[in-house]
Amino acid sequence: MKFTDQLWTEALPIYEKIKLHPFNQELKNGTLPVEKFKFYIFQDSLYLADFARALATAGTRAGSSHELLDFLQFAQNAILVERALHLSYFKEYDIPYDGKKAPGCFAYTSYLMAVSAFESYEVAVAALLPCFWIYKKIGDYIYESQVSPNPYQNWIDAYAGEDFAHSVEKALAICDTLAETASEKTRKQMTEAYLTASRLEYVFWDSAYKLEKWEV
Ligand SMILES: Cc1ncc(CN)c(N)n1
Repeated sequence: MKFTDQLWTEALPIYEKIKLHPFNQELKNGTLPVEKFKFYIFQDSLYLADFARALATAGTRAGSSHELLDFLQFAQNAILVERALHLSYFKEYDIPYDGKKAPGCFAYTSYLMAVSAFESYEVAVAALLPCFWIYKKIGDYIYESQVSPNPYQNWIDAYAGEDFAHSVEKALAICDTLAETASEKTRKQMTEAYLTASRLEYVFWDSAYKLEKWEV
């Protein structure tokens, strides 16, 4: 069994909760209030900037220039492809460019940047994996069962699309290769990092659905 198959099994209860979260259910049904989608898009634009930083940082610690290039390409895609999608929504919904990270976004981006800088390369890769894999799975799930026409079609198409799938396959292969030669201790840390980032994926959607604000 591949290491990433084990990760998927361990984190399955978290994925199921993400899938059934009202944000994703309403996105699928095209009934998600625009206000919540706008909140999500703004927070996600902040997220993607830091996600790209975390990817580039992890890449500098890769064991080969081939993998360094993969990570730089992932970082470039996060900014040029995913944020371009956001920009179209910024225009369509007239989303203002001002605002701060909500607690959910703050927690997730801080975690990814800290792990990519201070944990081992293997653990950093495992922590970054849910950002690829869970989005791919959610994108496919929504694409297959969506109600059409759907106001969020471009978003759905982006994550269910082949280009994104290609990046996900690469990230999975890197993680599996690293796990093959990693010690048992490192594999445990990788699993823990994968689970933490998966939980933070849930937190991020939940934060958008609740239009989360700082309490104080
Ligand atoms: C919070 C979050 N996680 C993952 C992705 C997909 N890169 C995203 N756009 N936003």
